[in-house]
Amino acid sequence: MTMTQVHIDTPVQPDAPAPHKMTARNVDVFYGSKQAIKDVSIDVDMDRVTAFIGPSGCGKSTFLRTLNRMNDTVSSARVTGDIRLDGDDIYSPQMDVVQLRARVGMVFQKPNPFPKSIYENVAYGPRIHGLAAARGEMDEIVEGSLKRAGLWEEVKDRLSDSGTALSGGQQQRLCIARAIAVDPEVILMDEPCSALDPIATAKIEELIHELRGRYAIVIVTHNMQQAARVSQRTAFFHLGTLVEYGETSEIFTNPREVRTKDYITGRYG
Ligand SMILES: Nc1ncnc2c1ncn2[C@@H]1O[C@H](COP(=O)(O)OP(=O)(O)OP(=O)(O)O)[C@@H](O)[C@H]1O
Repeated sequence: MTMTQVHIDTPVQPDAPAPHKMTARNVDVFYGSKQAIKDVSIDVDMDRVTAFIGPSGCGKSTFLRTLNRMNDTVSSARVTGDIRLDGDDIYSPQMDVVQLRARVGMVFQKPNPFPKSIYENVAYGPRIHGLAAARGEMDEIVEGSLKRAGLWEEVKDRLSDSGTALSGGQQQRLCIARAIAVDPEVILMDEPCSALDPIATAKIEELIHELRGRYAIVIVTHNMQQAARVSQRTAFFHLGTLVEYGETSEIFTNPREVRTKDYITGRYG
């Protein structure tokens, strides 16, 4: 039998672009009659850390909170536009908000562990979502989450101590373990290091680095060095608008917009 050359018709695809985990289109947010976010459209990708930067009051936290409907908890807040997670409209009446917040977890500025044991802080979410059938399974989830949050070695011998007795940096890692425990797809971090000292901050930044790829991560930060260190994409907000969004290296070295350049060179903010 002679070998024939096989012609393959399918063109070779270049590496597929990163899938958009979340998309936001033409999003406006109002607090009463005051508009805090104006016509923002952005994509959040799975294998990237996205940083939101901009001067105080520009709407970074407000926009972040639209991504898992945390704004629902503010009675005056109203969100319009289209926000999707894996293509599903998160503001549709069919969306289960409890489920959404498990898929899109959040870590806040001030570490806020529950006044419960370290173990219970992590086990709480999996328990209400029915993720563990038996104690052994729960133990595995708790251990795995604490390991991924880089806290296991420090707490494994005192899981029944109160979460609030940990240091600030440990408490923040506990909050990250708590978010991870329900197996989220996206983690939103709202200035997660602003209450921490430089060593605790470095640990969280290292952790963000390790978690990248497993979760889509969005971080709000006032600290531009931090945005440059931890993110691959940066979005610059000003007065409720998204001025510029692109590769972090480009935003910091070659911004397209004058307002971005003025902000990153410290002219205002
Ligand atoms: N619950 C609220 N009720 C009314 N107005 C609000 C509320 N939360 C935020 N705002 C207003 O919305 C605008 C955007 O605030 P937001 O906190 O999102 O900005 P930010 O960029 O995250 O600021 P910072 O960096 O200071 O945290 C501000 O003018 C703020 O005063």
